[in-house]
Amino acid sequence: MRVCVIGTGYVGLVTGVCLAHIGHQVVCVDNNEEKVKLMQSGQSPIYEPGLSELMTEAIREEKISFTTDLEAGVQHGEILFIAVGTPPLPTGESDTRYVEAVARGIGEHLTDGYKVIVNKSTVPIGSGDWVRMIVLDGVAERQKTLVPSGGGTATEIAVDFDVVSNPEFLREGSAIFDTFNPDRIVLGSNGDRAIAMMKDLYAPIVSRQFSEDKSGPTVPVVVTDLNSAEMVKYASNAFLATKISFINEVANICDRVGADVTQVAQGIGLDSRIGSRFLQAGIGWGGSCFPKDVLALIHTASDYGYTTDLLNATVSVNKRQRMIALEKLQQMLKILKGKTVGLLGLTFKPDTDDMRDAPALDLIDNLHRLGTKVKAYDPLISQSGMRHGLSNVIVETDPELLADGCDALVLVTDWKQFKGLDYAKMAKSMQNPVMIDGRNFLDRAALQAAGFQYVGVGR
Ligand SMILES: NC(=O)C1=CN([C@@H]2O[C@H](COP(=O)(O)OP(=O)(O)OC[C@H]3O[C@@H](n4cnc5c(N)ncnc54)[C@H](O)[C@@H]3O)[C@@H](O)[C@H]2O)C=CC1
Ligand SMILES: O=C(O)[C@H]1O[C@H](OP(=O)(O)OP(=O)(O)OC[C@H]2O[C@@H](n3ccc(=O)[nH]c3=O)[C@H](O)[C@@H]2O)[C@H](O)[C@@H](O)[C@@H]1O
Repeated sequence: MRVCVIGTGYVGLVTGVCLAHIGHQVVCVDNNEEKVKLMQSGQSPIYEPGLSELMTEAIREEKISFTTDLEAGVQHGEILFIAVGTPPLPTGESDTRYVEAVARGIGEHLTDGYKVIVNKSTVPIGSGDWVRMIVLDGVAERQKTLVPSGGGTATEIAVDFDVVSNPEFLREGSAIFDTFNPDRIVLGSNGDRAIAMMKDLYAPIVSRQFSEDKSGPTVPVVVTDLNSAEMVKYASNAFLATKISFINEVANICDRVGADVTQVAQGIGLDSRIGSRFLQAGIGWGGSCFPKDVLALIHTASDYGYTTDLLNATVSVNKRQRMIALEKLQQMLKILKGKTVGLLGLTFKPDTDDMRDAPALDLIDNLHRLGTKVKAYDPLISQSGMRHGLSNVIVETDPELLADGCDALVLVTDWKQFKGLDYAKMAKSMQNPVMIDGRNFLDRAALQAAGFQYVGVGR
């Protein structure tokens, strides 16, 4: 099928490349010229495991192309994906101006023939109908520009389209795997024709042709109305964030009563009603989605006069949790002024270069506020030259240089490389070999044998 994906960030580029890989003809549109030039030269502007390889293959097979020309994209696609960002406004509300600009642009360029406009961006509930309205506004704008040469009124532009909400559930760092191995595909629309086209589009994924387990059961396709599909997205992220805040609260109680949250998580996770995933206690959740999506749902509820007691607690537990590493440093070092702390990891989770709302950024701010010198090492950020939000942080190029002279290390991101470091050598070069393991990721006994005082979260 002919597909256009508008917005080539973590979601749009992965979606475009994966759809090209399963055989569709994809045009990706982005209004960032620099990004488009980079992609046209075969390079991915973001790091995501496996993405570059699939992108190179799709370009070679002429299944994908990149452009800044929205009109060309709209003309090409039978299915048009909107995958631009919806960042939070200071009020917590989702900023939908990029979605609006794209929807209007689509309207200004819609041609004859039926099209499906798909909202893949995470958008406030009710956005499906709103996008339809904005697209029609775009069509009306174009209509105004049409003046027949002989005067009179121009023929009415005829457009035929449906809007579908197709929320995305991929995780950064495993986005390609998640796209080919989804737990479900959610399609919200008021039009049967649009749903049928979306089912055709995803058929190779639904039948597990590209899954790791090709003999697994077909992927469930959940068909809903527009509002419910949009709500599924927010409710999923809010539930997962709540699950993490829950285990973090349990971890804080464990710390006080002398239990080990990693053992507790194993004990409760084996109950199939609870499930073992997303029970990893630590320094709190971050990233570009959980924080903004939970706040956006709280904001939507408040528009209706509803107070979200549980979600408010999810957020406040996380706010406190983001201070946990600092509290533990204070317990171990007492005075932080004049001390040097090294951070192992900066990104909000491993296998991504994404620093949006990363817990490391809060920790850095608080350490600076208390007069501490901050050094850091991150497998991707150290090499990339990206220093946004990292002024006054000494970014080292290897973990041993990081440890040298530090009063404590904090493991901020659970990069798997951090399991195999030469901790004995690192401990020897430190002023004070303290390890705050913010992700309960390292082996306490091994660290102690290497000479560290080891402090986990809730254990
Ligand atoms: N990052 C993630 O893991 C996930 C994100 N989402 C949602 O997907 C949406 C996109 O998120 P990301 O990919 O992270 O965003 P991003 O910020 O990485 O990418 C957005 C892209 O849209 C482009 N763009 C902005 N305005 C444009 C316009 N008028 N025309 C063409 N391109 C335009 C930007 O240049 C950028 O390349 C958001 O709503 C997000 O909540 C959903 C699931 C996962
Ligand atoms: O809407 C989105 O953008 C995406 O948000 C999350 O994906 P992502 O933010 O990429 O990463 P996660 O693996 O969910 O981790 C989010 C945060 O929670 C933390 N986390 C995760 C799991 C856990 O057990 N404990 C924990 O503290 C991570 O360290 C990270 O800071 C969801 O998992 C995806 O399904 C969703 O599509």
